Amino acid sequence: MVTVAQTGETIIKVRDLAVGFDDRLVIDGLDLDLFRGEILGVVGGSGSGKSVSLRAIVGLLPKRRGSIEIFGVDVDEAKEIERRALERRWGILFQQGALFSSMTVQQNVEMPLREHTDLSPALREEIARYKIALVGLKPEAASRFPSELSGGMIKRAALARALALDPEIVFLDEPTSGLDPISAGDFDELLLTLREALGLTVYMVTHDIDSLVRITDRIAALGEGKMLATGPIADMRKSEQPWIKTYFRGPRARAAGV
Ligand SMILES: Nc1ncnc2c1ncn2[C@@H]1O[C@H](COP(=O)(O)OP(=O)(O)OP(=O)(O)O)[C@@H](O)[C@H]1O
Repeated sequence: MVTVAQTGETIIKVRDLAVGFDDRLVIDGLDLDLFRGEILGVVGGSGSGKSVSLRAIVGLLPKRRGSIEIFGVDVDEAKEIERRALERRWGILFQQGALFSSMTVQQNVEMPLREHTDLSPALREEIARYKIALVGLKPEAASRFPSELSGGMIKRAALARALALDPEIVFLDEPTSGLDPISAGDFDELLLTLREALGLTVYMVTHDIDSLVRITDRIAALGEGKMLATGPIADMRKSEQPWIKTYFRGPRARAAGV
């Protein structure tokens, strides 16, 4: 369990969030806080709405009800220009990496810089090269296409792109899924290093219990469209909520040393 000197500053505050499709609410009354500097692990059964709530928080899905405050700004009240400024303060790593397959790693990492800044091509190139190195990829990886990379390299390249604009928060949707345990462990180490070096706050949706144990400060467990519980892993172990109990006291949790 990693401890971090938290400032206690809440940088994301979600209250009574409801998100749905057609006549069905997937999220119905979700409360969630993200504190500056922490690594928050968001867990929940398959289909519990982890990805949907992440997408709603960053404005990629509309909400039916509730409020979302990011860096003290209520996103409903933010003007377009404020929203654009907010969006520059986070980076997202989607499930599967979601790199553009027709672009090289270098071009993928330059994408957010091209969209959000007026930097010269030379400067964009330099920043992208720095980000590629920051995530532990060799310089040669820059000219490769996603199809030429291993799963671990794709995740790193996608992380480099998420870091392109020097965000304060990174949202990660199952960053270690599909990686072998060693690559997953290396990726976790990278996140810890980056949190330390860059002061990042990390919102990480994951099923990977090893990752939860290794790097999260706090866990948020979703279920039934709501927050079932939040707290450090020790609190999860004590919970009598059936899903949390099965997840954190089951054989995989024991194997992970919970
Ligand atoms: N675009 C969509 N249209 C309709 N239903 C959707 C859509 N996106 C997600 N859902 C539904 O919302 C529910 C929650 O999906 P979500 O992807 O958030 O689950 P999750 O907790 O991330 O699951 P997993 O761990 O399996 O990735 C699921 O029942 C899913 O079918």
